[in-house]
Formats: sequence, structure tokens, C-alpha cells
Amino acid sequence: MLEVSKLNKFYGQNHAVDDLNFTVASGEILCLLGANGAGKTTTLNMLLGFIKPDSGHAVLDGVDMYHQRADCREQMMYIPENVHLYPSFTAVENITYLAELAGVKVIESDIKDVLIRTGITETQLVRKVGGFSKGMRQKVAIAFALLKHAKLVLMDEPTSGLDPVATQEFIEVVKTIKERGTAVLIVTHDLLCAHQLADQIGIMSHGQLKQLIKNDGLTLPNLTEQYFNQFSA
Ligand SMILES: Nc1ncnc2c1ncn2[C@@H]1O[C@H](COP(=O)(O)OP(=O)(O)OP(=O)(O)O)[C@@H](O)[C@H]1O
Repeated sequence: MLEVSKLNKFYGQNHAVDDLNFTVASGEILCLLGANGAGKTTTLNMLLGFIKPDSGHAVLDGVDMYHQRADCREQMMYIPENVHLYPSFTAVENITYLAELAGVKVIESDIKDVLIRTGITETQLVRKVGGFSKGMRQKVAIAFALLKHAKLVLMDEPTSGLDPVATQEFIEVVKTIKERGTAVLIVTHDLLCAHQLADQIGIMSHGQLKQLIKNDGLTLPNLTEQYFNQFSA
């Protein structure tokens, strides 16, 4: 489980992340929403160890994510807005290579099984990924997260630029990660995706987590209203 407590980041006078507190349990999905500049990416970058928080902690299953970065890296998977793969490799070859780099032991038949489960077809399995769409490249990354048995998956704007069918496929695939007991944190502007996927929805504004909503019986119009209320207040 991911525990974020009293996390702060300043850029000069700008309090980019202001005393952030939340937890994401195993098998739970938290979607962080918020306007441009709200502090979502800065939060993600601190969790990834790319930037140092000024104060506060982020802990993954008892391990400090900034100070014990190497230990945490093994346990987590970051899926950026655009997944970069080796274009002249097939999906299986890409995962084999990524697994070697990460020291993860995988066998080809398992890679194929997981890729098929994430929605890569038999025909696509033998193709080089150079022609893969954004959604297909995401599926390959998610397959690797599954093979890696990641405890935490972090995603940045995963549905931007995906068509509605690809978005729906993405939502179904992410549900399989959740079912494996992985904690998932998604930074997004996509209210529909957050509504369909999240167990908790956080709304950030000016570096602060203004609202943390349980997605239990919440309607999309209700979520939309709560989102806009944050910015008209
Ligand atoms: N490297 C940096 N140097 C200085 N200020 C920064 C830096 N990165 C982000 N900021 C500032 O920190 C604040 C939070 O930015 P951040 O990128 O985290 O927002 P965001 O919610 O991810 O926005 P978006 O939805 O546009 O990606 C903004 O005021 C931004 O200008």
C-alpha cells in the first residue's frame, strides 16, 4: 500500500505541492484530477524519486520511496503518457528486454499469455511495435507491470488521445491490474475514466488535495459538479 503524508514541494515562492496526504490500498485505484498547474505531475515525480520533496514522506509497503528508491523501483511500474518501446522489436521482445534490465525472470509463454490477456491479438504478437497505437503500447506496458507483479502502478494522463473504444479497453485492462491486488495511482483530466475506474477520486487545486471522494454511488454529473465547484469557489 502507498502512504503519502505531509508531502510538500516549493519552487521558489510557489507552493507546488502543499501538505498532501492520501493512501492507496492494495487493489485500489486513486485518480488525481485537477486543473493545469494543480501539482499532479510534481506529486507523481516525487513518488517516482525524480524530484526531492521539501518535506513529508511517501512510503510503499513500509519502504521510503525517496530514500530507498532502488528498493521501491523494483516494486513499482510507471506508465507515462506515451509509452516508448523499441520499434523494431515485437511486444514479446520488448518485454523480454525490459525484464532483463529490471532483473525480472519471465518465460516467453507467460509473456504471450499476459499480452493476450491485456488485449494484444495473436496477429499483433508477431508484429514489430513500431506501428502500434498509443493504446496498444500501453497494453504492452501494463502486461509488463503484471509480469513484474508490481505493487504500485503510476500512470500519467493514460487516456489523453485515446479514442472512446481504446479508452474503454484501457479501463478494462486496468481493472485486471487492480484485481491482482496492485495499488494504482492515475493522474488524469479525464472525469469519465476516473468515474469508471477509481475507488477514490482526489481533486487537487493550487497544490492542495481539496477533496478526496469515495467513488461509491457517485454519479458522473455529481462528480462533474464537485470538480467545477472546486474552481468556482
Ligand atoms: N521544474 C519546475 N520549476 C518551477 N516550477 C515548476 C516546475 N514544475 C512545475 N512547476 C510549477 O509547479 C506547479 C505545479 O505544476 P504541475 O506540473 O505539478 O501541475 P499539474 O497539475 O501536473 O499540471 P498539468 O495538468 O498541466 O500537467 C505549477 O505552478 C508549475 O508552474
